[in-house]
Amino acid sequence: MKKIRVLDTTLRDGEQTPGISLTVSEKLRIATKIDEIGVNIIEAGSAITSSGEREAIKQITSAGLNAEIASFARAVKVDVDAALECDVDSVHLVVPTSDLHIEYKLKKTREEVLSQSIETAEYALDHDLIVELSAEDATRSDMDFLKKIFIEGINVGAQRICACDTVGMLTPERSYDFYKELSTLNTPLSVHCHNDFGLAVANTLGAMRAGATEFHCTVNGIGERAGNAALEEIIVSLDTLYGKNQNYSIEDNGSSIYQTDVNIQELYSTSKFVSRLTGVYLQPNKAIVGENAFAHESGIHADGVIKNAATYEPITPEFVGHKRKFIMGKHIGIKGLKNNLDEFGIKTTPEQLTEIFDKVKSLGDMGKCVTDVDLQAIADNVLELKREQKIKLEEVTIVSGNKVIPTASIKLKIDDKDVLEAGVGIGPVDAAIVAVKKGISEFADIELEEYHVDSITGGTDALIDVIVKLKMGDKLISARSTQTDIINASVEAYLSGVNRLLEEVN
Ligand SMILES: CC(=O)SCCNC(=O)CCNC(=O)[C@H](O)C(C)(C)COP(=O)(O)OP(=O)(O)OC[C@H]1O[C@@H](n2cnc3c(N)ncnc32)[C@H](O)[C@@H]1OP(=O)(O)O
Ligand SMILES: CC(=O)C(=O)O
Repeated sequence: MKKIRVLDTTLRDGEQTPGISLTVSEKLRIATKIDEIGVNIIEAGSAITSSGEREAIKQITSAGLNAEIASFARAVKVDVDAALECDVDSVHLVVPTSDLHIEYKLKKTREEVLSQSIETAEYALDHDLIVELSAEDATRSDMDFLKKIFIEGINVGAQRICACDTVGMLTPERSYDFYKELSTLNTPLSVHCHNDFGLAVANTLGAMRAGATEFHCTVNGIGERAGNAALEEIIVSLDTLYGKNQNYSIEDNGSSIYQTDVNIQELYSTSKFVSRLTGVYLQPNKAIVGENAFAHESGIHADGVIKNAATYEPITPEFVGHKRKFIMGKHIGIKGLKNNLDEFGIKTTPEQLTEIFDKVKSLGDMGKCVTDVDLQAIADNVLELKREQKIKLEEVTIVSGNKVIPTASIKLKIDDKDVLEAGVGIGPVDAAIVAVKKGISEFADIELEEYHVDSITGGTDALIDVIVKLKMGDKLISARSTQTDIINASVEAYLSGVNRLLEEVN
């Protein structure tokens, strides 16, 4: 079993994602979560960046976390001083090593860069910092010069070396050869890969096969441009694809020849947490943690999964804390449909099942996907069931504009009693949902997991399709409403989901 250390740079390289700027408390919350799942080193930021960044790093270093806390530093003393001010354990001391960077960016010679780097490394070591000496654009650097910088750094006491594939130029084969060469320096070796060609994870794995003992990554693969190597993808690949058992079967989860301290079952919740705090939503087909990673629509797949999940799932969703779903759309088969109806406790005759099946297929042909509430409404219709809705929307009024705080007042009929509530929010939709939540808070604790808006037609008079995913306890439901008014559509979608959730728990 080979021990691999994980340096998570969600709070440094991840925060360099265009559009992300985290507050001090958000950085602390992310650091705490990343620490909880067992990451060994947290690159908490770049202390020189700003006073807010230093405040965040200081709060992280004083939070009593288990992980080593690092700051990024350029090869200049002011950056090391800023890191020292934040009381970090280590610096990720970055030195550009390619001639391209040395000549055009730093406007220096190799010799100048070498002496500046070693002086800064010594300065950091003299101040009791652990030094991970890191070569920027290492993969486009002259190997002899790269090794020279590393050897001199090791000679003055740098504890670790790191080679960065800064613009994602490696292939898995080149990565193996490149890190193999650096592993001859017999010093703990880190790999830092970017995803410009979609190969960051593959290249990171290649490096570890070659002898790297630490990898840099970010949650969800966020980072500069196309991002960094994704924590969750590397962890699960190390565990599962490099498992001892060559004839992999679903029971083999956890039999890796590599060992990390990361708790695999927390990967999905960590991904959701980071996505929520950074505001970077994941593509649905993102490996391991995307919403479709364990979702099956096509009938042949759903049938296979129901019979034996390993047919179309390389790992179980529970392994990473995710959930399996069968999606209702154009490609469904009868067994997938029956599975979902069974889950909702809906019993049908074979004729009724066929009728529901045909209706879902024809909605699929019209380009629609069918939410949980849609499916239940179709089934109710076929089974001629009439359900009384516990909560009905009577009125919603919004005040919004460029000079007022968006405010909503709402009148609901709940079991024939009128309930009036008001709420304010970030925008008018938020205000309306805040008011609804207050109105139902006595008997329903609902979390809005997802909210999607689509405009079905082109202009400002478009039909608006709102799909929500709601959670109550461990029950999840999706619901939709299509109307010309975005507020009405949002409130109606929300209430139809809540009504169904309440029926399920009662
Ligand atoms: C590949 C990576 O992810 S690298 C990390 C990127 N992260 C960041 O840039 C952190 C956020 N950055 C910042 O807040 C600012 O850029 C600061 C505070 C670091 C510097 O700000 P400024 O002093 O205004 O400089 P500016 O950003 O315009 O230029 C960068 C300077 O650093 C120098 N530099 C860049 N990398 C290094 C390095 N590793 N070692 C030493 N000097 C470096 C550049 O040559 C340039 O120097 P110059 O002013 O003499 O031309
Ligand atoms: C240091 C760093 O983030 C890089 O070279 O990509």
